[in-house]
Amino acid sequence: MDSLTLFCTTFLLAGGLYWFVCVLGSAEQKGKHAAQLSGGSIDKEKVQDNYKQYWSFFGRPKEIETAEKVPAFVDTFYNLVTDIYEWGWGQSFHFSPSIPGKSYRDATRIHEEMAVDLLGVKKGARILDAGCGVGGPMRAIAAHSGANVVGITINEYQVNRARMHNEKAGLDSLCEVVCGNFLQMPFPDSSFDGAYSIEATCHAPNLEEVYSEIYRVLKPGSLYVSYEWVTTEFYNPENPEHVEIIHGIERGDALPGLRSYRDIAQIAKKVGFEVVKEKDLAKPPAKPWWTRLKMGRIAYWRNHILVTVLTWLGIAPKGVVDVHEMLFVTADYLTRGGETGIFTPMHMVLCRKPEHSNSSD
Ligand SMILES: C=C(CC[C@@H](C)[C@H]1CC[C@H]2C3=CC[C@H]4[C@H](C)[C@@H](O)CC[C@]4(C)[C@H]3CC[C@]12C)C(C)C
Ligand SMILES: C[S@@+](CC[C@H](N)C(=O)[O-])C[C@H]1O[C@@H](n2cnc3c(N)ncnc32)[C@H](O)[C@@H]1O
Repeated sequence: MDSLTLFCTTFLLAGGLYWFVCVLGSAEQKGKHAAQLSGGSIDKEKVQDNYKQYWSFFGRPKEIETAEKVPAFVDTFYNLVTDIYEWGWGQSFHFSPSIPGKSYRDATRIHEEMAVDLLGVKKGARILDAGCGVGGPMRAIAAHSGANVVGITINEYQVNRARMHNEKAGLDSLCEVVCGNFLQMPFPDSSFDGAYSIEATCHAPNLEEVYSEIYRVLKPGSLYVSYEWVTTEFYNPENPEHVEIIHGIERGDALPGLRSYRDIAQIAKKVGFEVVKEKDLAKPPAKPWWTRLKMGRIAYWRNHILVTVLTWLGIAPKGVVDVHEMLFVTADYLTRGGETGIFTPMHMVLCRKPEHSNSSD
């Protein structure tokens, strides 16, 4: 091979590799490249061990008896998955109905804006995002409404990512991020004009606890909206296929047991809320939320190769391959949950804290 051919071949191979890793391998909303995948706040050498601990805890979600350990394992889960989520999905860690003619990014933003529109808050209001992730929804909501959003997440790595994104987007004057547990929030009573949670309270071992905390920090008369992960009326606990799908979703998403859609309004009322509206946003005429997961299958294979090579080269920590594989399998369970109609990630409940609460509240 003469030197020109060697030069051209090397150039093409390097260019191809760069394209495969850096261009193809990053999320729609660029923020992460494959070469930057980490285990969040976990030391590189400890990622694999943490994955094993996670798996032995959440492997049998229905048998979790030590509810007080759940937030710590949810924290571990988000150390393990946050980079992969950002890389392969974007900065909003939730689903949304597909909208014909609109990109996934637009459909995601519309789903987020709907939450704050339901709250009916004005510019300058102070609202809470319970379980804010890296802040995709928070930024869309602050930009759309002009409200000041305070987000809380149990995961410190997400706090740092969210603050970095807020600054980069020029929204840090409207968006604040706090590290903490939404079951015991570091906020005074009656300090928010509204609150929302998007696909986050499903991680709480006891929904009543998180709803009462949100109730406590809301001003009387203000609204709370939540998009809940639940089993639907089509779920039959006697059907082994249904049970397998739901367990698959719980294991791969750090859920201490999915609730039934029937429980949500009941629990909201129990803590003192008035339920203003309740609706499964996945129901027709909404288009399927799971098509994005299905369409991504080829990309998942590419990602699998990338993650394997990067781990082998010592760039990504050992354990990232296992985490990626777990997500790959989970994507399939989620798709089956959507296709069978037994599961929805967007059971919406809109609640009001009454102006005058009962003395028993
Ligand atoms: C609300 C929660 C998270 C919901 C979704 C944001 C995530 C659920 C499953 C995740 C993914 C599955 C497959 C991954 C794929 C194998 C990888 O190559 C790229 C990232 C995925 C697409 C990843 C992205 C985020 C999810 C869709 C839960 C946790 C309550
Ligand atoms: C699936 S993510 C959704 C994030 C965000 N709502 C979004 O849509 O992008 C769930 C979020 O809930 C947070 N979370 C789970 N349990 C929590 C807890 N006990 N206290 C605070 N945050 C929690 C996680 O850290 C994560 O940020």
